Amino acid sequence: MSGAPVVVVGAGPVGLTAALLMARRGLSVLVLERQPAPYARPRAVHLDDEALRALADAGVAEAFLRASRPMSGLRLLDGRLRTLAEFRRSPSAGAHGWPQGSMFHQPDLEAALLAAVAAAPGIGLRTGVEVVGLARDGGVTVRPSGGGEPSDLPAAAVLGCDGANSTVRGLIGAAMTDLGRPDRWLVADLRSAAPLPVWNGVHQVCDPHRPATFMPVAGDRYRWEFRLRPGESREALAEALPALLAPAGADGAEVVRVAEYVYRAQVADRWRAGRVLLAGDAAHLTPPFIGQGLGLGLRDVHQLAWKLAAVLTGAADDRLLDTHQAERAPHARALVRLALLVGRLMTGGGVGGAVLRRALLAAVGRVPAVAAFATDSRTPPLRPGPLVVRRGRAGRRLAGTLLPRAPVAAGGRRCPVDDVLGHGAARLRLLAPGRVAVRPAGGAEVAVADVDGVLTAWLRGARATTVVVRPDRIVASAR
Ligand SMILES: O=C(O)CCc1cccc(O)c1
Repeated sequence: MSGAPVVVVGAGPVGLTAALLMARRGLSVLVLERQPAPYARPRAVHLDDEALRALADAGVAEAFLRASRPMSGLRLLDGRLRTLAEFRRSPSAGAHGWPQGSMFHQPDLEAALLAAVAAAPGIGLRTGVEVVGLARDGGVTVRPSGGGEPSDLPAAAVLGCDGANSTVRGLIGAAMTDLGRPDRWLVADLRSAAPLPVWNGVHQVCDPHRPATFMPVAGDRYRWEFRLRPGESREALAEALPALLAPAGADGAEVVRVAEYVYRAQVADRWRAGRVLLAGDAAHLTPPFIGQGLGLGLRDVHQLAWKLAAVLTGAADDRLLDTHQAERAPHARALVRLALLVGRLMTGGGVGGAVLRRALLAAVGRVPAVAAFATDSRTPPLRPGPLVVRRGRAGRRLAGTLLPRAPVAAGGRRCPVDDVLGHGAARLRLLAPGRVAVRPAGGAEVAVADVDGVLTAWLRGARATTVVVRPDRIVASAR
């Protein structure tokens, strides 16, 4: 490995998490951010417990949980705010020991990530620096501008985490492919000292005349979103806000921000050129209807950080990086399509739509990937490939899915199984009900007590006795 750092372009939550994950694996990292100061606008509001695994690996799960609020699920409502369907999330502990869904104020997460970055050895952060050019020459040379004295920066690799309007994406000649039509929405952030009379989850109003979303965020914060009609101006809708907020009892709340967003459903056609790679919104954009935008980006970098570390330390060759797009793009496309489906349930139907929607919901609920997401908040498994071997009955059930972050006891200490797995790959073997042997890569096998029986039930449910998990806790193979 050369002495050059990995350059992460973009200091949003995905870029900062990538930096922390790579620094934990011994890489030196330089984060370049075009904004001179943290961008204080809240965008993402929701994270599921699968994506939280990435923040945990980056060392910021505790800070995130302190600043966030468990949520209870997703409700589809009709135009009169009557419940059509409800998908419950456990606000206490799901399979990973955390609430299945959490709501948060994005600037709070960014503050936690920036504090962790400041405390981490091996990460530099330069703000007010825009990347204007990249040259690929064995490693990569990054041309910054706006950082005072312009000078080229050698990089071992570059990660474009620079958002929807990614410069890095343009510089590698990648383009976005549309999976659905863009839609204009008005987003209103509210604060209310007195709690508003709404359920502790996300509400999707399935009203073709005025599809809307509303939810409590964290603390005294709430968010409302309304689809703009063709030709309708943001100003006209903003003026109508008090009337639109009244049915849910929110018209007395303080509106602290109103912004127009175009919701896009897009995935990049190319995620990598040599050692320049895309992640997060630079690689995919999703409508927010299932709250998966940030989660997709965190999964990208959780899965990429160990691959990049393996390549840059010489443990693997560059072909490992081919698996980035091969694994992540189908997963991103599946979730973007699911978000589009919920969007269609919200906007389609017209008169008699509620009856149609109930029928459609029942039908789509029988699709396994939809049912797993709707009832258990699980995202689709990674597709088979060089790092996911779906062989045999157990392999077909478990490979590509996430290992539960089960509580175990080892040497009198109770901890999540992740703490025993270490940062590399590992093998888990069921010794007897309630007893599992864990062998971290390069380490000795240790027997742990599966204190709540979570691992035993998970393995037995798939008729598996042994699984190999990757450093990102995704099951590589099972038998
Ligand atoms: O599926 C879930 O549990 C979360 C759904 C969600 C979260 C945040 C925004 C949103 O529109 C939907």
